Amino acid sequence: MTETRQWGFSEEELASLPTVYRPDLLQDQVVVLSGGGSGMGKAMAYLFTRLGAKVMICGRREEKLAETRDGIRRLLGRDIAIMPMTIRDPDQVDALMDRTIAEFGRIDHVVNNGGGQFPQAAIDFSKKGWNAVIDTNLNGTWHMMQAAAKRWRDRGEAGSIVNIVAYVERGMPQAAHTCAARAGVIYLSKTVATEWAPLNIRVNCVAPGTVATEGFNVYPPEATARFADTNPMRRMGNAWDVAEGVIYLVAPSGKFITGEMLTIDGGMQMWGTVWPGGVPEHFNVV
Ligand SMILES: CCCCCCC/C=C/C(=O)SCCNC(=O)CCNC(=O)[C@H](O)C(C)(C)COP(=O)(O)OP(=O)(O)OC[C@H]1O[C@@H](n2cnc3c(N)ncnc32)[C@H](O)[C@@H]1OP(=O)(O)O
Ligand SMILES: NC(=O)C1=CN([C@@H]2O[C@H](COP(=O)(O)OP(=O)(O)OC[C@H]3O[C@@H](n4cnc5c(N)ncnc54)[C@H](OP(=O)(O)O)[C@@H]3O)[C@@H](O)[C@H]2O)C=CC1
Repeated sequence: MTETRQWGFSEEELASLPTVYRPDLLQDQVVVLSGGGSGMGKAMAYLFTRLGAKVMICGRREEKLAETRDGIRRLLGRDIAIMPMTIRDPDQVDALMDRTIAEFGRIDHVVNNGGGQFPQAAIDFSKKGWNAVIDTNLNGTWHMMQAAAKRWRDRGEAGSIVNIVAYVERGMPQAAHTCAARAGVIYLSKTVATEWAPLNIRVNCVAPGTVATEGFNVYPPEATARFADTNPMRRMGNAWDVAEGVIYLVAPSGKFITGEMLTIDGGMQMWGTVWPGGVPEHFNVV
């Protein structure tokens, strides 16, 4: 078993996990999905495809995107589009949107899942580290949102956006950079949900708790060993839990929902604390 496999689903599992949704729910709908080469993004790519959607995934590393595409082709007999790029660069984001429209005719949904951070005490952040996390999670998400919204407005088309964030209301010790970025995305989303409602554009967020994906490889083992105990259910979520939540928001089930945040965390918002860098001595109490 590889280190990557340790945390996520296999391609075979993603192709066959049961879903509550009917197979033609999103027939011919077009979705642009960032971070589709791993973790939750890969699970979403499989689920959107299984529900009939046409899928464009992006991310920085082509080999990961190709793995998702090739798995979907092999196991589901469907083709998806891939585009290696960074969401930090607005020109590359414009190219992504334009290529999707050229290939599939339009865009219906954008899922901003690409992102990440590293665990560190805020007092020790380097300028480069702070900027990397803010630029990816806040600026990158915004570039994607604005680029899609402009095209929907100019083409007179409706659209929906789902931004993957995190639950920020109790702060995120050892992840202050991402907490700041995600809080920015949540309130940006609530703001443009109003501004863009007349354009028939819905904007929502999904806040996962500790969801077992290969993204966990960035955290030390002493931290991940506690991740199941950070919510009252005392287990981790999985990528399918989040993928099905995203579908609920983009599908007709979500047609009267905008400016909302769906928290999928086993109750962590009420009880439990994640220490992604390991528990400091001061807080190591029963
Ligand atoms: C949400 C946290 C609390 C809850 C945790 C439990 C829930 C889990 C949530 C998850 O999100 S799972 C994981 C999702 N995936 C990832 O986080 C992916 C891994 N992370 C990254 O790729 C990076 O952190 C990044 C910043 C998002 C990517 O940016 P970039 O590619 O530009 O970064 P780097 O070139 O690697 O680094 C730039 C800069 O950042 C500083 N830095 C990076 N890593 C660390 C580290 N481990 N410790 C301290 N500082 C770090 C550093 O200044 C880097 O510059 P250089 O020193 O390399 O010049
Ligand atoms: N797993 C969890 O418990 C939680 C995760 N989240 C967030 O959910 C999202 C998915 O995480 P998860 O699946 O767990 O982890 P992964 O690390 O597997 O997924 C992150 C994805 O984002 C892509 N990405 C990162 N930076 C960029 C960029 N600049 N441009 C385009 N794509 C980028 C990565 O691909 P590449 O490196 O090739 O670019 C990768 O596929 C992330 O935003 C994460 O922070 C939030 C709360 C909890």
